[in-house]
Amino acid sequence: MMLGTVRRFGVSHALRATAPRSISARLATQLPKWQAPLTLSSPVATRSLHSSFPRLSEATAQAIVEETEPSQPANITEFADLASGNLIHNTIIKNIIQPDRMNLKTMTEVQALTLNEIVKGDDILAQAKTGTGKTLAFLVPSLQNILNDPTVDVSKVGRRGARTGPSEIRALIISPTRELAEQIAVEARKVAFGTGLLVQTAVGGTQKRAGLAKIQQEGCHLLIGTPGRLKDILSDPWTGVSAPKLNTLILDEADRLLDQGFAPDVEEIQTLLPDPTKVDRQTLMFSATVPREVMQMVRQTLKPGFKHVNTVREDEVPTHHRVPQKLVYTRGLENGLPALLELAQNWQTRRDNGEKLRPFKAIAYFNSTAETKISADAFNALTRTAEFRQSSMGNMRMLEINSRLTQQVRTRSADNFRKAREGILFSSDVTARGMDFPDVTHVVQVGVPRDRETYIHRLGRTGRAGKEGEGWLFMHRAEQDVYRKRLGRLPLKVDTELQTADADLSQTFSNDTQVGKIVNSINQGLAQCDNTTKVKSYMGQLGTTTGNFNSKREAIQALNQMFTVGYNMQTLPELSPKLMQQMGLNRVDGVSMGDGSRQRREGGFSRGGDRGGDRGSRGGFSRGGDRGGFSRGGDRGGERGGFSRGGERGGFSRGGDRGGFSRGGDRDGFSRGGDRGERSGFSRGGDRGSSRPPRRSFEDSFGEDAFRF
Ligand SMILES: Nc1ncnc2c1ncn2[C@@H]1O[C@H](COP(=O)(O)OP(=O)(O)OP(=O)(O)O)[C@@H](O)[C@H]1O
Repeated sequence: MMLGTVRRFGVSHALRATAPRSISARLATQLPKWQAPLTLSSPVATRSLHSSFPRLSEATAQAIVEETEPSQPANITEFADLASGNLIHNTIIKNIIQPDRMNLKTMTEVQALTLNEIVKGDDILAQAKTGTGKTLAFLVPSLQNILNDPTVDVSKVGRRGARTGPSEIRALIISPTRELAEQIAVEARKVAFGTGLLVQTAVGGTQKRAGLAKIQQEGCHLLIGTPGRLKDILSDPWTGVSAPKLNTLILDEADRLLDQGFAPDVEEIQTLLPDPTKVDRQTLMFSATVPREVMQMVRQTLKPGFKHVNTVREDEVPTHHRVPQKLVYTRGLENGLPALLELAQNWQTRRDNGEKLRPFKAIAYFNSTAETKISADAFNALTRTAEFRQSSMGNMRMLEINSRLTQQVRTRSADNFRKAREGILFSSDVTARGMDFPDVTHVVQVGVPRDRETYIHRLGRTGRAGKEGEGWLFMHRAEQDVYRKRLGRLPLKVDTELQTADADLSQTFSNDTQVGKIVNSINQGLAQCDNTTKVKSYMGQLGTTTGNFNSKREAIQALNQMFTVGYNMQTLPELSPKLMQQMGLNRVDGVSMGDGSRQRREGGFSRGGDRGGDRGSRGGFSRGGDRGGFSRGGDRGGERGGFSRGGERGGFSRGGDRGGFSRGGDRDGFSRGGDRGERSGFSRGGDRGSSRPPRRSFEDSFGEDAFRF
C-alpha cells in the first residue's frame, strides 16, 4: 500500500494544521473567486454550533459547544498538492485534476476544511452552501480511508476467479433520493477509477435482484443507497450483503435524513451495522442546511467532540449572493403557468435581441405531484403547436419528474434534462436536494414551499459551482403570512415584470397582445390535458393551498377559480364528508361534497371536457364574467358561491379511480403546509403495512421516497 496510515490505522497527518485565523486569511486568497471567502474579521473558518445557531437556547448551545472543538483548517487548497505527504492516493488526484477526467484544480472551501479532519477519522458535521462541492468533500477522503485500511486488498479486484465479497463494505453513503444516490455513485466511480475500489448502489425502484447480483458478483467497498432499499438489503440475511467491517457512515443531506420521515429507517440501518464500540466507525454528515430541530439527532448520532465545519457565515443568508431572488405576486393560482411561460419567453427574446444570456434552462417546482403533471402536460402540448416550434422557444424540452413516475421514466427525465441545452423540468421535490444539473439558469418555485430548507435547496439547483442563476417565487397574495413565517430572512425582491401574473384570466384575451398570446397558449395547452388530470391537480393542491392560505375559505375560492377559470372545468370535484371533516372544510363555502360517483358517472369528472377541448382553437376563451366567480352551475347553491354540495351522501370511497386520497398521485398535496403534523388522519395508506407507526400524515413527493424504494 502506497500510503501511510491515518488515525484509525495509525498515520501522521500530512496536512499541516495552522492557527484558524491565519488559515482563514490564506483560504481567502487562494480559493477560486466564486467561493465567497471568509474574511479576517470572521471568527474562524470552522465554527462552533454556538456561533452558527444563535437561535439555540443558551443552555443547549453551551452543551453543544462543549462537545465540539474548532476544527483545524488545512493549508492546502490545490488538489495537486495533496500528493505531497502522500495524503491522497496519486490515482485519485490524477482522476480529479486531469483535463480529460474531472479537470478540477482548486479545492472549494468546504473541501479544504474537511479533508484533513475526515482523513484523521473525526466525526464531522459539515455545512456549506448548495453547489459548493460537498460531494467530493466526503468522497475523496472516504475513498482514501478505504485505501488506507490494511485489511482491504484491492489487488484482488478484477482478477479472474478472485473477487471482493459482498461483505467487504467499508463505507456506506445514505442519500434521501434515488437520483442523488446514483449521481453520487457516478462521481465516486470517477474518483475511484483505477484504484481497484468498488462502488455499488442500492436504490429503490430498480430491480432489487439485479442490483444484488452485481454486489454479490463484483463485491463492494463503498455502497451508496436510499434508506428503504439499504435497510431491506442489509436486514435480509439471504442477500449475503453485510457490512461487518464498516468504518465510515455518511449521511448526505443529513438534515433531511434525520427528520421524522427518514429518521426511523436511518436508525434501523445503524442497528444493522457493526457495534461502533467494537468496530470503530466514523460518521460524516453534510448538508447546506442544518435547522436547529435536527441538532438533537445530530448529537445523538455523532461522537462527542465531533467537528462542526460551517462555511456559511453567521451574518450571511444561506443562499448565494450572485443568485438574485425575485418574488412575484400572482392574482390567482391559475396565473402561475402563464407567468412561467412569460418568463421563458422574455428571456429568449432578450437572447434573440443580442443579450449574452445562456439558453433558458429552468426547473419549476410545484408543491404537489399532480401539479407537476398537469403543468408538464400543458407545456408539452404547447410545444406541439407550429407557432411554438417556430418561436425562439422552439428547441425547449419540457420534462417532468416526480415520485409517481416509474423509476425508468424518472431516470430518463433526469438524464434528458442534464443533456438539454434549454428547457423546463417540471419537478416535485425529488430533485430539490443535491441534484447537479448543469447550466440551470432559473429556478421557479410555484407556491410557498413547505419550509425554509426546501426553498434553499430548490434554489440551489442554480448558481452552482460559481455560475450565475436566478430564483423566482410565484405566490398568491394570500400566502404572504405563511411566506414570512416559513421562509424567514431571505433576500427576495418583489418583481412586477411579468404581466400575466396579475392578469384577470376570467377575461377573454385577443392574440394581439403579448399577455393575450401567452394566456391563450396556456389555455390551449391546458385544453389538451384530460379531465382526470385536472381533478387530480385540484385534489393535490387542496392540502397545500389550505395549508398556505390564512383562511380555508380563501384557499377553496382560489382553488375553485383555478379549476373553473384556469382549467376551464364546469363541475367542481366532490370531496367526501370524511375528507372534508379531516381537513376542517365542513363549514367552508365553496366545497363540493359528494362520494365521487358523479365524477365517475360522467366519465372524466366534468362536463367541461368538450368546452375545454375546443377552447384553444378559439384562440382564447370567454369566461362569462356574468356568471359571478367560479361557479358554472349557477343553479347549484348560488348563495354559497355557486358550488354544489351533494348532501350527506355517505362516505367517500377511498379507492375509486383516484386510488384513494392516501396514496394517489395527488396525495402529496396534503403533506405540506405548516400543519403537516396535524393531518394524521391522512395516513400513508395501507400498502406500507399497518405495523409502521404513523410518522407523518401525507408524504409529499419527496418524503414519499422513503417508502417507495
Ligand atoms: N473544487 C472544485 N472546483 C470546481 N468545481 C467543483 C469542485 N468541486 C466540485 N465541483 C463541481 O461543483 C458542482 C457542485 O458540486 P456538488 O454537487 O458536490 O455540490 P454540493 O455542495 O453537494 O451541493 P448541494 O448542497 O446542492 O448538494 C459539481 O458540478 C461539481 O463537479
